[in-house]
Amino acid sequence: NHLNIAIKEFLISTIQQLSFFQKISDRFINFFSPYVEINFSQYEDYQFNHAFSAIETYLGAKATDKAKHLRASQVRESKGLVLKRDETKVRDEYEGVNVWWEIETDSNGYRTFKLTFHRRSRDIVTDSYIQYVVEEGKSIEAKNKKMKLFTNNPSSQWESSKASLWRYIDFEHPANFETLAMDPKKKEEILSDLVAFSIGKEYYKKIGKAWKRGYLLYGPPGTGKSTMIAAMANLLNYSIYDLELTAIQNNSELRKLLTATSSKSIIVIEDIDCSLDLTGKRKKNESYSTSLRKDRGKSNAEDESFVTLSGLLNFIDGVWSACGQERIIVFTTNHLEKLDPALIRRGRMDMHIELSYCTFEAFKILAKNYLDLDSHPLFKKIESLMKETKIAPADVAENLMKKNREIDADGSLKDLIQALEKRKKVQRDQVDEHKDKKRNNIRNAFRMLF
Ligand SMILES: Nc1ncnc2c1ncn2[C@@H]1O[C@H](COP(=O)(O)OP(=O)(O)OP(=O)(O)O)[C@@H](O)[C@H]1O
Ligand SMILES: [Mg+2]
Repeated sequence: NHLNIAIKEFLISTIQQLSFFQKISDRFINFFSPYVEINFSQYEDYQFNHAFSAIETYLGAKATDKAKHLRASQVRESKGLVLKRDETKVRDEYEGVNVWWEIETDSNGYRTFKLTFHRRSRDIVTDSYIQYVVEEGKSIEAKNKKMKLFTNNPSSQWESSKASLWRYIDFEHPANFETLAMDPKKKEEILSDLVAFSIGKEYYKKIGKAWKRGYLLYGPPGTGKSTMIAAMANLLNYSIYDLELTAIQNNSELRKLLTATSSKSIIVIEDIDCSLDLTGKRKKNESYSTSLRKDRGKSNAEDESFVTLSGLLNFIDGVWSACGQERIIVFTTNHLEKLDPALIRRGRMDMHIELSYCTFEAFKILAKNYLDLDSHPLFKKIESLMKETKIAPADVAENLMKKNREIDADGSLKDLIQALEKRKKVQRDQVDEHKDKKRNNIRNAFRMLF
């Protein structure tokens, strides 16, 4: 066996130097040699060959210095993957079969991987080894992929260059599910849904459904909707496309943007109730949010916007389902009741996730994150206050943030209690005011009647 390889290598090195004999040498070897060769070129029929890049990643990962460590750990786990690298060839071993990889560059600069193995291992190589390499390479690619945050450019700027539909920056947000303050049971449910989706390729194929999933996040400001989206991206290693509907003119631009997204991505439309005139029920001058944070001047843009609910729905059901795979779409809103039922119908938005005011359970997660506390004498008081007061996790977090260099748990918790008590009073006054108003209205109505 070793002799065979040596002879073959000798033949290759001597004969290939004479490029005139190149063709003849291939035939010569193929005729006499017990070895089989498979080529993977960089381009197939003028299209980039994705298997090529996966193979390159796989071999690259094995051939770097890290491979030493990798090799050791692979052996320990007895997966039987041992790889040696000399100058031109990479030897790989898979289930006891030896294979050799070589790279060749043609005169145009296009590269080809040549895989050589013994005839008797043909089945194992073609049936499982190649698939293994490609999948391994793809998963390394996915792990190394830098996440990006895309935002759409205003369509008026699209003319200038083809690539400027979306612009992006590297996405580096520290949010994760562990630090997200919410009901642990609900969190678990969302997590397992996401994971099931991300590994569900075969399942979606089997049930004949496009490999996509929609989430609707709703709840008051500062309850963690945007944070959860970042946590989803970090969990799955997906990029985010933050779609600003008010920057586009019509449904066809919407289609262009969505078809230009890549797979393994989360497409986000924030504040869906403000971005579109979704219901048609809302009066033009109605102010739908008093909070300054929400006032993003959308009411004007909305009037000229020709992106319609039906356009969006058609897209989600139609073209969208047919093009690309492995995408998540997330809508967020502060006002679930304002959304058209057509938009939130099950099947379109697979999962509705409510992010609510801070509960004591959620508070405990924040206390752990911010103060490193599992329990504290003041927790009891906070628990009872939280039951009667609406406070967003963002506001709780603000009180728990350290104000100096040191973490001051007592001080922070006292600040929080103060904030809760203040809120409690305001909220009680609001309720009273509301009741007064109601009473007055009834009184006035009676006066008019009699
Ligand atoms: N559930 C939560 N767990 C942990 N931190 C939270 C949570 N909710 C809010 N926060 C903190 O508050 C900040 C604001 O939250 P976020 O932007 O996610 O709120 P939102 O629900 O998207 O609000 P809006 O409706 O105004 O967009 C975050 O940076 C985060 O630090
Ligand atoms: Mg948000």
